[in-house]
Amino acid sequence: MNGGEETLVAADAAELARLGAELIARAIAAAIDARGVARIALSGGSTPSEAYQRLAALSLPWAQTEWFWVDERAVAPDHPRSNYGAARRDLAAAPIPEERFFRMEGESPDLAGAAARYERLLRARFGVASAVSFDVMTLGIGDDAHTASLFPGTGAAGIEDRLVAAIPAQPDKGLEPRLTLTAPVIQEARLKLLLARGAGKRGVVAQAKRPGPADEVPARVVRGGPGRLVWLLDAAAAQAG
Ligand SMILES: O=C1O[C@H](COP(=O)(O)O)[C@@H](O)[C@H](O)[C@H]1O
Repeated sequence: MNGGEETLVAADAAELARLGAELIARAIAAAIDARGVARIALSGGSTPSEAYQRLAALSLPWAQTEWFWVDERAVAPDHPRSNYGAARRDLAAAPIPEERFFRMEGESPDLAGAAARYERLLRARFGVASAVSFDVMTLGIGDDAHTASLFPGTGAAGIEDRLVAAIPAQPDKGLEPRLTLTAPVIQEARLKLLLARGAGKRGVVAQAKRPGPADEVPARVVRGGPGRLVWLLDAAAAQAG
């Protein structure tokens, strides 16, 4: 069953951040009410940063939250390009206990091994007999229509036999190797919150909303599965092209 899909259009970047923080906070509170814990998976990139900062300023039962990552670059956690490092800085104001953060090991010389370890960690945290259903997952969309680290033309959007995958480098695009959650776990999230802003994202957002091969437009994977999907766009990204 599909949990439905809606598009929210924010007037500008500040409103997008405010709405993003509000939606994440509501999903956290609902999960804690229902299950005593909220499990959140975070994407990196520039778009969600302000929403994370605003979220961190809110008063929430932080000790009942657990934080995971949607994808990671093959860098150390203190590297400026680390998705983990960026989100930790954005969330710094929230009193989240250190042991509640579960990062991907982007610095590992064996990324396939790191992917397998992260998958085991997810299965252990969610319970081996349960589905890995994040309460809220933030997602972005790249100028090439990638989401998480599922890049077009690589077959990564079609991976279904693992929850976490190691993605090889793409030297022609200047991209280092990555770790990423795969389509099945993205689709399983209770709330998938896809944030996009700026006119540069207009075309890829429109493509992702149209059915078609996910290998060409990997962000199409967000539309499948049981979870609720919210496209949170600023006015520039939302405009019909
Ligand atoms: O490389 C990445 O890019 C996407 C989109 O980032 P943005 O800067 O355009 O917001 C992001 O969702 C992903 O987590 C990240 O690794």
